[in-house]
Amino acid sequence: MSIFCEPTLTATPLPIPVHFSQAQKSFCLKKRRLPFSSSSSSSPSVSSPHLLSHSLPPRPPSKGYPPVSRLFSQRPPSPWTPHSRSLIKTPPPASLYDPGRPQSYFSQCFTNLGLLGRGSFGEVYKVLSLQDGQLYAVKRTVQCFRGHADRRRSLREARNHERLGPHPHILGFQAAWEEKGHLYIQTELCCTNLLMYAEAKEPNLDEAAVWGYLCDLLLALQHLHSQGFIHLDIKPANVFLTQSGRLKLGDFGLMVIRKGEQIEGLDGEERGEGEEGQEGDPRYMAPELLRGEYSPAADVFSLGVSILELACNIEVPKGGDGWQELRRGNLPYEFISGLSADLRSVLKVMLLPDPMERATVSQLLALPVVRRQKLKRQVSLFLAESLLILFSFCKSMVLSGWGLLSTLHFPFLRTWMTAAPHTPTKDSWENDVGHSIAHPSFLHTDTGSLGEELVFFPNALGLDHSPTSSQRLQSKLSLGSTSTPLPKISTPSQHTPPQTPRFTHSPMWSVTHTPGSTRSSCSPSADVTALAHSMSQSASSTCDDSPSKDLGSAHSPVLNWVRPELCPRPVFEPKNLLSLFDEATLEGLS
Ligand SMILES: Nc1ncnc2c1ncn2[C@@H]1O[C@H](COP(=O)(O)OP(=O)(O)OP(=O)(O)O)[C@@H](O)[C@H]1O
Repeated sequence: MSIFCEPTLTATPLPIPVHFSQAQKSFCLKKRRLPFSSSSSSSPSVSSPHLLSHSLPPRPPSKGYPPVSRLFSQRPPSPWTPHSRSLIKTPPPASLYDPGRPQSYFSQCFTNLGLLGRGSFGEVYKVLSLQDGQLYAVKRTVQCFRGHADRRRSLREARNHERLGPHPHILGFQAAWEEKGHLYIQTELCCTNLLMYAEAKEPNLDEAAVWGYLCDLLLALQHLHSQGFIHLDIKPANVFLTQSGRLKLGDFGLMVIRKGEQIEGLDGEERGEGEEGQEGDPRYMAPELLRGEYSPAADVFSLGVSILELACNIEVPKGGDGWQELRRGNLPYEFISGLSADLRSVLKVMLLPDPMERATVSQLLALPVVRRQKLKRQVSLFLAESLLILFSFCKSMVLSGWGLLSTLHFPFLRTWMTAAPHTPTKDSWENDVGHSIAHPSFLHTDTGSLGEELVFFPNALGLDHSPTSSQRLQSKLSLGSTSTPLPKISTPSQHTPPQTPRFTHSPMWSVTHTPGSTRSSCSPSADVTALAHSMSQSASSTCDDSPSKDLGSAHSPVLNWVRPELCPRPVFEPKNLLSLFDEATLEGLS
């Protein structure tokens, strides 16, 4: 294909079609999820849970299932059924999960750390696995299955995800099971999704970051296509970020198998044969999908629209002239004029209307400019990930040293290391609950929810996630009730709730949240990113033709994220005077 010659790439003239001037009005700059100016203290910050639902993309109407009909008979609740090879092969030990107990598999095997977010059909929770002690995300379908077709479709998402196997740019699959009419999919835990991350970032163009996104997602698509799958729902909201800034493609709800592709162990039902295809988000949809033609080229088109959106910081239209023009291969010149010629050319070949002419993933990955950017990206990710490992190693060394010291019987050490007890104020507790109650997630949903198991996950608030804080929120808020959830009142024998909506304090990590400033910062990761940034700059300077290109800076999603497993939080339990007195007496005696 001639478009892949280097000279064409570097000097593509972009004509401005006259009729496009109208269509350009369909595109508009993105509204920021986060105001970055510290002066805007009155505007809601990212930490506000309300904002989350405000700026999520509109739900794609076509993805919906038919409304609940009275024609469906009430099915008896299904028992726990594993649906992934991993879980069938290695079921949980009997000591952990006892099917005879009234609690669900979910509550017996996991500690629910809170709601991460909600999609069209699923709620996603951050959980701690009691089996391996690792953190995961568990997505649970909100509605009970509405018939066999609905159930089959849901199960296909889980099984196809598992079939993809591990890949550095595909969201890691862990397990899937069904219980009481809901499907649960346990996956790797990420920091956030690319849409939310990009909206929270400062709006200036960071082309190096965009090249990084493109390279990661091309690699993800290469893997997916090589396995015979087509994703059909590529968009920034379905891409997740790890702490190091690595992108992982997720949400395989619409994924299909390429026509004629033979996949081992897959029958007609599992292939979805004879079922109506579902449409993805219209904003990213390739034009040929409207004609019912689907091929891997559709994913390339959707990736092209996603990259256009991220690079130009625009809201891509979901209909109208702008939508049509984009599907005719006319890119909004007003917005792309600021991009480099290389990026414009790559976008152009990704967004060609004819799927036969459109560049394939392998062709794109073979482009010299993409190869160069891929190398830089790999160096940058390697550095960021190595530094994160180093930090967590140092942290564990410090903690184990600290633990060792605390076992030594030196009274003076005990004095240093014991935190002063404090009695928190009452309003701090109410503040925390106030946040939670205000969150729309805690309002009633029409179907069963995790109810008692649910906690609000205050990561975006920079609030403390320590067990005490979590326990305070845990089980106090029920999704299954229309009444405003209320905090459980501590009995006098329990300790007084801790102070203030607390921010995290730890030897190595600090999360700050100042009113008015909407950024939280997690120091080590910020350091890691800064360091990776400067190192990648120097590492890549040899192959980089543009000094402004740097992959490190924009790639840290860590600013608004705290991973409790990486953030040790000493829990300072309030003590009563009597116990303090007892301790002092004991110390005196020893
Ligand atoms: N593995 C994960 N790690 C961290 N956050 C996640 C993970 N999976 C999902 N989330 C978050 O949970 C929220 C809802 O997830 P998701 O959009 O995948 O649900 P969904 O029902 O598939 O949505 P839709 O069908 O509308 O795409 C999002 O805010 C997303 O960022």
